[in-house]
Amino acid sequence: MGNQIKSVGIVGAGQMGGGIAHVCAMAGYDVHIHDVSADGLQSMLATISGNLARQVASGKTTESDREAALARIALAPQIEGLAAMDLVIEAATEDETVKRKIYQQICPILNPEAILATNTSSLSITRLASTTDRPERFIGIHFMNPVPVMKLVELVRGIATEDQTFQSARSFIETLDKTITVAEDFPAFIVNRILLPMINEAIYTLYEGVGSVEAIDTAMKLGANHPMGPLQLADFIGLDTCLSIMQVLHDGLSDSKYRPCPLLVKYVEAGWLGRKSGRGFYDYRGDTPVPTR
Ligand SMILES: CC(=O)CC(=O)SCCNC(=O)CCNC(=O)[C@H](O)C(C)(C)COP(=O)(O)OP(=O)(O)OC[C@H]1O[C@@H](n2cnc3c(N)ncnc32)[C@H](O)[C@@H]1OP(=O)(O)O
Ligand SMILES: NC(=O)C1=CN([C@@H]2O[C@H](COP(=O)(O)OP(=O)(O)OC[C@H]3O[C@@H](n4cnc5c(N)ncnc54)[C@H](OP(=O)(O)O)[C@@H]3O)[C@@H](O)[C@H]2O)C=CC1
Repeated sequence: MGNQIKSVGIVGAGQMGGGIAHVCAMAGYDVHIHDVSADGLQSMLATISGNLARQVASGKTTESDREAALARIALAPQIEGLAAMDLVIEAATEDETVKRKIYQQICPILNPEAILATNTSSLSITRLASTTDRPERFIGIHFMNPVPVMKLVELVRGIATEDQTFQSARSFIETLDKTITVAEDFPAFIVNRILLPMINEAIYTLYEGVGSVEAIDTAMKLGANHPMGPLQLADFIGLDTCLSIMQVLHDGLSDSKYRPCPLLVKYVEAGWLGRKSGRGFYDYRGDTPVPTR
């Protein structure tokens, strides 16, 4: 167990919140997870159960460990259900207004010593911390998607983050068997500073008609050995999240090279957010994904 951390609260039961709950429960932590949507909480639990079953089938874990992990996850339809947690990881929508509201709700009910972390992909840790009652116990713990598979966690301190918070977060992540990279608090940190402009460029490549969805993804899978094509990966991350990250890079670094592709904006405006909404650069509503361009 990490330094004094025995229980983990998670806000946001989307793909990241669910993945974080999965790995924390498998590492032996008591996990309480809150989301605004009760249906979202239930479907997250079903997803974790299915992912754990796949891990049992492939011999990565046992059925009794799977059952024990599931029993450690408590659903909290009200945010008050997270009040006693030692560490709370906010993994809600990549929108600063949404995150600030969550901190306003949760800070008054948390123990003063509890650590508050964000899984933000891009937003300033220092600025988010300043909206809480505990900037010294606030930190960025940035997991990668899919959390149960990806080895990396970026650890990002804000200007006020205390050493003790940093060390506790570091020990906690090590218990999850993840590798830590420390990033400075700059827009989108390290992974997304490099990855998202590549994805945005793939969308420009599509927008300008250089290649079709299939051609671009095949080119990068077979020509650069990427496990997923960039448009497939954009759909996997979520096009709303990709757009938010590009906007943070564009605004935060004031450089036109980060201008979000208008086609990305259009897809998000259409509600075509990728896999999670059933349609993005591919249509996922049938048996196999079909390119939408
Ligand atoms: C936006 C941000 O802020 C930061 C980010 O996260 S950026 C995104 C970073 N992530 C990536 O770049 C992912 C790139 N893609 C990949 O690495 C791979 O395509 C992948 C790991 C997702 C799937 O790999 P694959 O070989 O095509 O598929 P598959 O063989 O089905 O899966 C491999 C393993 O991953 C597991 N897996 C796949 N998707 C999963 C998911 N969504 N959740 C949990 N486990 C998953 C499978 O169960 C399988 O596990 P076993 O070996 O135990 O059977
Ligand atoms: N997708 C990715 O690849 C990665 C994402 N991240 C970051 O993780 C965070 C979550 O992303 P991701 O899981 O993909 O997003 P999702 O859209 O899958 O999930 C976000 C969840 O947060 C919920 N939510 C929204 N507002 C609130 C609220 N006020 N209180 C509680 N829950 C709320 C949403 O509910 P509803 O749907 O009802 O609005 C949804 O269930 C973001 O900050 C993102 O940048 C980090 C690494 C990788």
